[in-house]
Amino acid sequence: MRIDIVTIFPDFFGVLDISLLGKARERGIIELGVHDLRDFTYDRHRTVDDTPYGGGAGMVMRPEPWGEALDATLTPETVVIVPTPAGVPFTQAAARELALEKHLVFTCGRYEGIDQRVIDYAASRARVREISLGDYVLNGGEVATMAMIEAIGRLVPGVIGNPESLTEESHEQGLLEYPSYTKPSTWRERSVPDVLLSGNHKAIADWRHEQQLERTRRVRPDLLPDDQ
Ligand SMILES: Nc1cc(-c2cccs2)n[nH]1
Repeated sequence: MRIDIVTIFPDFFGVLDISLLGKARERGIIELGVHDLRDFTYDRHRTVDDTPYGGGAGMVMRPEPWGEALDATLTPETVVIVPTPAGVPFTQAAARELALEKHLVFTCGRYEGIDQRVIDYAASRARVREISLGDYVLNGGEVATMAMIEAIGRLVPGVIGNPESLTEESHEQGLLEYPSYTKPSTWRERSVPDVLLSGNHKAIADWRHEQQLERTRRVRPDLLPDDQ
């Protein structure tokens, strides 16, 4: 998979050189390109935004630099991901789908937004997904992009050593994860549930599933199908 990011804060993504994704990049599983939107401007001040037509507070990102940035990155296989509070909520299912794509381009805009014609133009050349990280407002798309790259990147085949560990995570089967414990068996007068020390694998699996259901009912009843 190749990932390109267009942003006015390219240094923000330096952290992607380390950790899990750093290793995936070393192994050639994921290629990453970070592009400074200002490199696609030609005026002395490298201007990327301007006042909104129709008035109103804030600034809107100009279409010209974005058009050139898209020209430099888009391919027919690209999925353009536009982080925005006005997008479809990001989910584990979306991360799974996007992890199978060949090329993702993340367009990091300011909250006041990117000129709508850029999104419309991108949609004439590639698949575009306007995605929200949640119902709250960030100052720019960079934090949302970082979160999505982590959620997607870890699902790209070959990135995680033991793919089995992915199947029992929260939201993988639509449920929250069960509680986890490790040594010591008693800590500050709190002991690990006996079933986990029993060696009875079926009893352990049943207990963990029940814990998932109980936790999901308590914390995220909205995730439960009607019959659960
Ligand atoms: N979920 C979400 C995305 C955002 C963005 C703000 C600016 C660009 S993207 N805020 N909240």
